[in-house]
Amino acid sequence: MQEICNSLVKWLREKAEDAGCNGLVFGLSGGIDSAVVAALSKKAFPNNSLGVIMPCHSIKKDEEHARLVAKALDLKTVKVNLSDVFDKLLIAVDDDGSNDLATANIKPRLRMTTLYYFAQKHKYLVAGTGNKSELTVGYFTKHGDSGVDLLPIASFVKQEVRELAKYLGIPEIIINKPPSAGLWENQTDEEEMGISYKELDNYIKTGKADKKVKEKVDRMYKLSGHKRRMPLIFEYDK
Ligand SMILES: Nc1ncnc2c1ncn2[C@@H]1O[C@H](COP(=O)(O)OP(=O)(O)OC[C@H]2O[C@@H]([n+]3cccc(C(=O)O)c3)[C@H](O)[C@@H]2O)[C@@H](O)[C@H]1O
Ligand SMILES: Nc1ncnc2c1ncn2[C@@H]1O[C@H](COP(=O)(O)OP(=O)(O)OP(=O)(O)O)[C@@H](O)[C@H]1O
Repeated sequence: MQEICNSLVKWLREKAEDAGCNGLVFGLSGGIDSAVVAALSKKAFPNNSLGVIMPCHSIKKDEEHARLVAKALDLKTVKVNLSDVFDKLLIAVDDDGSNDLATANIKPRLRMTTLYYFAQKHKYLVAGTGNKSELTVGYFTKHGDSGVDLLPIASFVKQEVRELAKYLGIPEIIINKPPSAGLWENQTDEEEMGISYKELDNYIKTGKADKKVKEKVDRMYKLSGHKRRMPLIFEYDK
């Protein structure tokens, strides 16, 4: 674990240096993925790591957990409350509430905009928190939480992220809570995806799973391919 963390820290420093940047900024949600990214960032850039806490009609517990992580890591944070901006945007687009996902996906896209403000201001890169399990099935918002400069934990499935979290001293309460995108009340990743992380991780790591799980993951992987690629480009040949 020590070797993996050392390589990750080295990689973060190299990538920031290549980009002419001094540090990293990331959304600190109170969940395990951003806690691990925060811990790695703090190791790579002890004085240039910024966790942004961005409630957007979020439950109070999330912020409490984000602050718990920040305290454990002695991490600098800033809070930007996006609830009013979100409400105003819904009015501006005249949201009729007919498509819950279209509405909910505004939240990660507002967070992405906020992170790029701080990135440019401080000459930091935006670190994403996506892991291999989520990326495989497309469980992220296009140009929202996936709108980032680098993805340090994208090679690790959720279970491996848990192991990294234990090694990095992330508080137990964060490691053990059910993963949630927090886009609506009582949302959990596993319920929305319709598969457990255990099944998903096992399939990714071994290629083995129940027929139903295999079919489901394969379908989700295929359907979400556009999220892992550059936008479609019209090739014009003169
Ligand atoms: N074939 C295609 N080629 C090119 N573009 C295509 C496309 N199909 C759809 N699109 C575009 O993609 C859009 C749909 O994608 P997207 O906007 O992402 O929307 P969608 O995948 O429907 O929703 C995002 C999912 O990720 C979950 N999520 C979000 C944020 C964080 C986390 C987390 O746990 O970390 C999870 C969320 O709960 C939801 O299930 C369409 O509106 C369209 O613009
Ligand atoms: N309230 C929030 N404040 C700051 N950043 C947030 C917030 N909610 C989400 N994010 C950012 O968006 C990323 C995607 O988080 P989300 O809560 O949707 O699920 P996740 O992939 O399980 O991540 P995590 O385990 O870090 O919560 C987070 O890791 C974080 O960087």
